[in-house]
Amino acid sequence: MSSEPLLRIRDLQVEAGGLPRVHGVSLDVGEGCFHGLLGPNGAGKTTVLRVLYRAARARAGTIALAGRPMRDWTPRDWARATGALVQESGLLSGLSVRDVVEIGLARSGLPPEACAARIDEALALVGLAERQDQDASTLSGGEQQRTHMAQLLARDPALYILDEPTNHLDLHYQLVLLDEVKRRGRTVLATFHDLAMAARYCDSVTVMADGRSVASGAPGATLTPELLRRVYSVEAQLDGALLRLDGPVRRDPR
Ligand SMILES: Nc1ncnc2c1ncn2[C@@H]1O[C@H](COP(=O)(O)OP(=O)(O)OP(=O)(O)O)[C@@H](O)[C@H]1O
Repeated sequence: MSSEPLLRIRDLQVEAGGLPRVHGVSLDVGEGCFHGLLGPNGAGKTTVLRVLYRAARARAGTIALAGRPMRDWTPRDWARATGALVQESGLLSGLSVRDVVEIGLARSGLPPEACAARIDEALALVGLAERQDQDASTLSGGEQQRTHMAQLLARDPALYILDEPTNHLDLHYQLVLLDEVKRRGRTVLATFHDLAMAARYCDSVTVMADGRSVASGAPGATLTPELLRRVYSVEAQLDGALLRLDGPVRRDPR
């Protein structure tokens, strides 16, 4: 692992809907590391990721990938080096499952046989090889998520940006797909609500609340009962990748 992180974010500030939503977040993700971006609803996790996949612009701060500031990357090169699994991505009606996966390789420069092999492998990984000709818009929510994941796995970018990757997935595919991402040893920045899954996969985490980073480090050392009470308002304890949930912290009625 090199000493220079693959992804470096410094003092990131982002506005959304005309208001500041991210107020100076910094984090590093080392090459080959799986980093979790955690925090309760509305903490600003997706807003950070949206800047990384160029759906939003930073108001201030710096982002560097492989030591190069984001502003120095052409959009095309940035899109080649990164790949995002986003929430509410939807699928275009009229495209087959295979088409969706293939579109991800459109500008890869790979020869057709290599593209076909990658698509076959990705479809097999997500369990949709036999349904590759089905109209993608007719898939269930979990099957659509698996199709998007297949597109990403076929592309296999240097940086995976995953917004709630376990969304809609049954337990089997949560494990199969994240095991595969982990096995590849790629650099990952992923949001999770499931803290047990975060503890299972993440080498390190950043916990956000109200648009700020409030803690970071190894999952076991970071997700302490005190932090879970303060940030998530739950009485809970993480033991390895097991989360014992005792209940919500009682809040006074307003
Ligand atoms: N376009 C927008 N217009 C108004 N408010 C927005 C907009 N985008 C984000 N916000 C607000 O910014 C805050 C952070 O949103 P964000 O989606 O980043 O949170 P999150 O941590 O990903 O939450 P969740 O876990 O619920 O997905 C929220 O309060 C959200 O309502």
